[in-house]
Amino acid sequence: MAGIESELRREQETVDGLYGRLDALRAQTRERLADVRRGGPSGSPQNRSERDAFATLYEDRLAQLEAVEDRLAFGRLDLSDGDARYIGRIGLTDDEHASMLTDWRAPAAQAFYRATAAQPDGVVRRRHLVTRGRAVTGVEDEVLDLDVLASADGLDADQRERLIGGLSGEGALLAALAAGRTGRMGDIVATIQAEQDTIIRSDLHGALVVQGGPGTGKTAVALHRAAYLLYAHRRTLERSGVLLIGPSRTFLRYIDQVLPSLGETGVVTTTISELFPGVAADGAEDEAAAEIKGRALMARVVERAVRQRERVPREATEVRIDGRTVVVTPSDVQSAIARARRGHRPHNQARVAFVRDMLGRLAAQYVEQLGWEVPPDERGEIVEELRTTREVRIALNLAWMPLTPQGLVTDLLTKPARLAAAAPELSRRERDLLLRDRDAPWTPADVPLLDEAAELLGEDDQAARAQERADAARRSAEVDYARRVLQSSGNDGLVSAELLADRFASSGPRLTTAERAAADRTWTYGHVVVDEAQELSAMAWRMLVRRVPTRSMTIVGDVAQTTARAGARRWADMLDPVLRTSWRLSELTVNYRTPAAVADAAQRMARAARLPVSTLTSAREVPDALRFAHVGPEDLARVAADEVRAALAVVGDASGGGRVAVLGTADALVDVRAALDSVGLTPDTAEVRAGSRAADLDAPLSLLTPREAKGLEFDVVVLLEPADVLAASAGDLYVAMTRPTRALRVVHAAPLPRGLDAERD
Ligand SMILES: Nc1ncnc2c1ncn2[C@@H]1O[C@H](COP(=O)(O)OP(=O)(O)OP(=O)(O)O)[C@@H](O)[C@H]1O
Repeated sequence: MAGIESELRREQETVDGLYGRLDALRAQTRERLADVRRGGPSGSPQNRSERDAFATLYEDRLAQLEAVEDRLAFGRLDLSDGDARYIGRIGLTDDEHASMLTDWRAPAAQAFYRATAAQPDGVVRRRHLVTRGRAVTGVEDEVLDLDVLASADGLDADQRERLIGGLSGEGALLAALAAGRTGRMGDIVATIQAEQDTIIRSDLHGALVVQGGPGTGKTAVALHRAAYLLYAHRRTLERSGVLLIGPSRTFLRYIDQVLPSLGETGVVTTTISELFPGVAADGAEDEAAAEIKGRALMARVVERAVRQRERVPREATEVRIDGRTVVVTPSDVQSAIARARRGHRPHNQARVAFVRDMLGRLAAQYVEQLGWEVPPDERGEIVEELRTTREVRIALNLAWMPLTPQGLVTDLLTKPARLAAAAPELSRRERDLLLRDRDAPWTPADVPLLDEAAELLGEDDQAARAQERADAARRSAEVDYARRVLQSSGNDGLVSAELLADRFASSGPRLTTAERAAADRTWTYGHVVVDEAQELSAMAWRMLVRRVPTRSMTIVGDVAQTTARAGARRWADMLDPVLRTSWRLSELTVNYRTPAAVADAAQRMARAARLPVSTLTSAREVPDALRFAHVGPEDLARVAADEVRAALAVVGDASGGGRVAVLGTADALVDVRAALDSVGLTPDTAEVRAGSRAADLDAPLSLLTPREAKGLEFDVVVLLEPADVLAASAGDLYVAMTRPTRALRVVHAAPLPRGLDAERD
């Protein structure tokens, strides 16, 4: 006993030292920030933008140092050479640059996650530090090399027995898994498991697909991998940025604390619906229409729609200018179109060549009528006059219209004749499903169509290209300058010269890489992470891949949980067309979320429904995790409300954790909401603010459809009428059943779906 206490005391001293260092760094950064701010708004514009850039730098650093407060240090490795290495959220060094704390992402920390007794990797003992606030409340040891440990100096018999007795490394993991849920995802940095670590540290290059059943940590792994890549490849990624795509805003809110707690704030997180700058795609859509819009074939449809706006008129158009007549003939237009297309440039850019060509032809007609030789500068004036003549402009526009993506897609989806011409592969019924009103809002499935159109249309970029050349020259001078500033200010290493130059250069509101990337459709990211990737359509994949020409991606998902009709049933079907052979597959096989009995039942149901389920073993059993209540239809809502009340009474814990969800079809939820009202659990009381459709993650109770609950988790789930959920989609039921961390309560009047029917009380 005394041994443990003195051990804890020793660890406390070390941890105190680490927090002391953290506090000192915070104070130092605050001081530097204050210094910079004291400079005030005076000085040359150059000085001001430098000051702003450094202020941002210190603000970011301070935010990072603040974010790592909780469990700053969580591990210790005792090495065979007698050294001890502490593992934590960030790296810390003392004044002499000696390492005090090793960043969990550093190569030197890898053994913390990977070493085993069979392959100790130079590690004698792995220790998990259990902390509350800044206090060390426990340690949990795994001895990996008994021989070395037994012969180690300074261990008395007591200590040896205690260490050897504490062989299990599962305590910290199981404690993390059993903790009450707060409605926000937490990081798993202290308990990453070896199969997860291998994925997190996998090579940056190419696309890595992580397939895993529900609760295997795919989201957690994807986020930790983003943090790892930003650490290991900071130079490559800090300027190009990392993009994370999630299935919904609610989901993004659910995970939004994880990366900051890992010291990373620069990742652009968004959904497919928000990926086209300037378009808020919040319109609701029929699933069948969304499925059609998601088909790969729509790329050809959009391409045809563009081509059909480059067209030869049936008749010639005569235009009178200064008493002379020029004629826009079908044959001239035809050959000008053919020549303009030869350059293989986007529509709006190729249009410049088309117009130039046509004006040349018309000018030639005009000159011929003059009957004398015209000097080149006068010829230019003639071309200019033709260009500004209204009738000429109309005739040329009719042949080759400048287009915006929004205009093109709106026309395609609102004009039956245009859609029929562009999409002959679709049946009449399918086309009718796509047609909508001109003023209907954009839907998520429209976004990839807009992006496809934008790609084919391009911008009229003559001015833009000249600007680009000028910018490139200025840029290299700026980077040189930033490098010199960094060296002379002693901040070398804190940030790259390129990034600092970006910040110097940005005038007006200072934009981070993430902000600039999010506002620019043509931005190409250094890495893209996609969560719930099984839901993306073929068209969405085309859009995403455009944003990462290197194909450096982390794609996580579960093809058994697919609910979107346009989503993936097999990874190869979806990914081969866009990634060819440049993707590799990893699998996660351990379910950390759901109690074994619940996970097993969900798997049986999914197999019976012929979903492509992955093999899954569950990390823990929880007593009484699965119960069924078979009731009459009139009692369904009331019994569900009783279950909710019982669940709320048991889940709350002292830390504010504990979340309950009612999952079912939208209709079933309406009834339950009324029943909850009648037993005093009204949505508006302080005790229970039942989640709205936009899922109030902080509410102790949420009422959601399975799709809204996708990717989320709750302590207890009350599942209403599984047969109705199954009727919508087996993937929906599989998702719904695998949300709880402690218990699933199934309330049903109809017979249970296959796979569950043997379970009923
Ligand atoms: N190594 C780990 N240590 C502690 N907790 C873990 C670990 N791995 C996963 N978890 C926890 O398990 C739960 C499920 O993880 P996560 O949400 O990442 O799974 P998922 O595979 O994305 O699930 P789904 O497919 O259902 O969305 C989370 O609470 C997560 O924190």
